[in-house]
Amino acid sequence: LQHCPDRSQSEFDFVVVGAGAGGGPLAARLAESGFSGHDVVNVNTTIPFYFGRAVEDPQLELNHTYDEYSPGAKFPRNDAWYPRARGVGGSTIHNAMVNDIANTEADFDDLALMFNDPTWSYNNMRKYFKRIEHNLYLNTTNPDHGFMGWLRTSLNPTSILANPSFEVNTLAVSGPSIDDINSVLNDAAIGVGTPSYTIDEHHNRSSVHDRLVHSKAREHGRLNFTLDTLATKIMLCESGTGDSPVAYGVEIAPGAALPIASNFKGKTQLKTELVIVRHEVIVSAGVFQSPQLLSGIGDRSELSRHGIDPIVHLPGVGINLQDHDEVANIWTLKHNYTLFNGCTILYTPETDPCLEYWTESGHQNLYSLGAALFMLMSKSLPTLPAPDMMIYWVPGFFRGFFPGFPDELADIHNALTAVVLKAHPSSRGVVRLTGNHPQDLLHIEKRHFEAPGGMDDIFSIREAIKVARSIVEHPNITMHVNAQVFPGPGFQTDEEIDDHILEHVFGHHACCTNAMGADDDPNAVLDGDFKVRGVEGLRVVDLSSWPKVPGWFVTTPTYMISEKAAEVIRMSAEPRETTLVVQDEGIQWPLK
Ligand SMILES: Cc1cc2nc3c(=O)[nH]c(=O)nc-3n(C[C@H](O)[C@H](O)[C@H](O)COP(=O)(O)OP(=O)(O)OC[C@H]3O[C@@H](n4cnc5c(N)ncnc54)[C@H](O)[C@@H]3O)c2cc1C
Repeated sequence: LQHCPDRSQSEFDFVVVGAGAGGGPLAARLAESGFSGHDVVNVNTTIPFYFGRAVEDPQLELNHTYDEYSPGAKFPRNDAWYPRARGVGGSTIHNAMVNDIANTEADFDDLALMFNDPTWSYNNMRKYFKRIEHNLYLNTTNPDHGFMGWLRTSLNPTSILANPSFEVNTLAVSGPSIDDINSVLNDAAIGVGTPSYTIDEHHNRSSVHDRLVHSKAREHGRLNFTLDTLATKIMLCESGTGDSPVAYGVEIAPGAALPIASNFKGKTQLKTELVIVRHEVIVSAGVFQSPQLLSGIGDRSELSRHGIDPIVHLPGVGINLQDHDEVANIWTLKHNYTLFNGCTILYTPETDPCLEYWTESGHQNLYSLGAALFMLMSKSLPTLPAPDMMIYWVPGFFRGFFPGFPDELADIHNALTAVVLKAHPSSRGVVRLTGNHPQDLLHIEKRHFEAPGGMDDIFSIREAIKVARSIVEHPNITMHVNAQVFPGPGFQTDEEIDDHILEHVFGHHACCTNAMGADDDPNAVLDGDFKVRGVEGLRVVDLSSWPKVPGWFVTTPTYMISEKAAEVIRMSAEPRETTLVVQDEGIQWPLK
């Protein structure tokens, strides 16, 4: 390693790589801005119901492919598709907007115990939720919610659902009613609730993109962006004191793209530049790219295999990949939903009269809705300390994520989907390098159900599928049902249901590939302050930082840890920080 350069004159105190759920709120809070820009996003990302289209937006899409299982599985599934978004806001500009922090009490309290640090406790972490939330549907005296933050949260408007179809009513009473899924008392609640969404008062998406655009102190020039830029390497140096190596900056390649981006033109000789940082580098490039970016930090033999000099041996980098297991079950109905009338979920008034009406009516139709109507939380075994199974109901045809999935959602108007989601699953997968070039593909294996506990998870999912089926058998619903079509009627025995699970399990909350862990854990990548172990001036703050996939949904819990990270970092640095965000950006976003 070379000796560290003089960093005192550097323009930037912090560099944050990636402006998604982890990096965006942190960067904004650290610097409270300094950029000016126009709020230019394309139509698909702002309209709530267009989330499926946004996922396939060529300007934004990052198309990871991965193996669901390790070699030799009954259903190999080696070409599974994992969407992510390039752009300011990361996947918060195309996700399904479910705002759910329930079932995280144990996640946070486990961290408090692991680090013997009460600031990680659930009770303390709730303050970050209150800090970021701008709740639009509860009385402002409600002690569990925030009303002044940047994240607009709302429920699906009842005015639009005013003409409820049969299943809306019947699903709502398929268990004890949960009035507010994000209240303290309901953290481990069992029953049925309506999801809260990150949708604003005008029925537009509320995301990290808005957080950054509308960040207050922007005129002070303290938050800067380099867009359409790939971070290619974290620069490490020798402090000269014999201590740990120091992250002194980031190598960037303007105009370069990841190999999974739709604008990827092939691997090139990259023209790189160096950004030196006065205080710290924060990696927030997401669950797949963050491990890749930790150049020279990782499992010694893995790095050497790819011709990378191992600088810090951290065998936990890239292992511990987790995701909620999800399995869809679909019924066709005898009639179309009237809410879908005329709605093609296409781009122009000519191809979609519903879009024109949405605009003219002040956003008063289907397109203002989040896609799930109800969530049923339950325990697969009564002895469990917290619920582990959720069924979320979608009034549409949704088999999971694969290229072309939005067409099924858009074209089939007489379907009801129950997605069964397993919280705190046992599976542990890997993200591996395939080479030493920043534009090399990654090898990703999810290894569903392959760790100890996998059979129990399959059992839990199977039981939840039976619960979903029994709900649909209620006379008020069954009178409207044609047939179960996914899986078809042939899937009745436990073995047949298990095959459906193995053949179609998916997930969209991948996490945990740079896990925080205790001092004596050889696989711990980060300490309880998000610091990369064995390196000075380097932290990772994003989905990859979690040791276990949190709660039922992951984005708002990750906003909470992002806010905590900002607080921890601010306490350790001088008050006037200048931050640079490096973001691979799909949309050309004019900056002044
Ligand atoms: C279709 C879909 C629906 C979802 N729905 C929900 C939901 O309803 N509720 C929920 O809670 N969660 C949901 N999620 C999950 C959630 O949106 C993601 O888990 C979350 O956004 C991940 O945040 P992150 O900060 O870790 O990474 P990201 O949001 O992926 O952000 C990382 C950013 O870093 C950039 N980047 C990566 N590498 C580099 C590099 N080398 N140089 C420069 N930039 C780089 C990427 O372009 C990306 O924009 C959904 C996800 C998807 C895909």
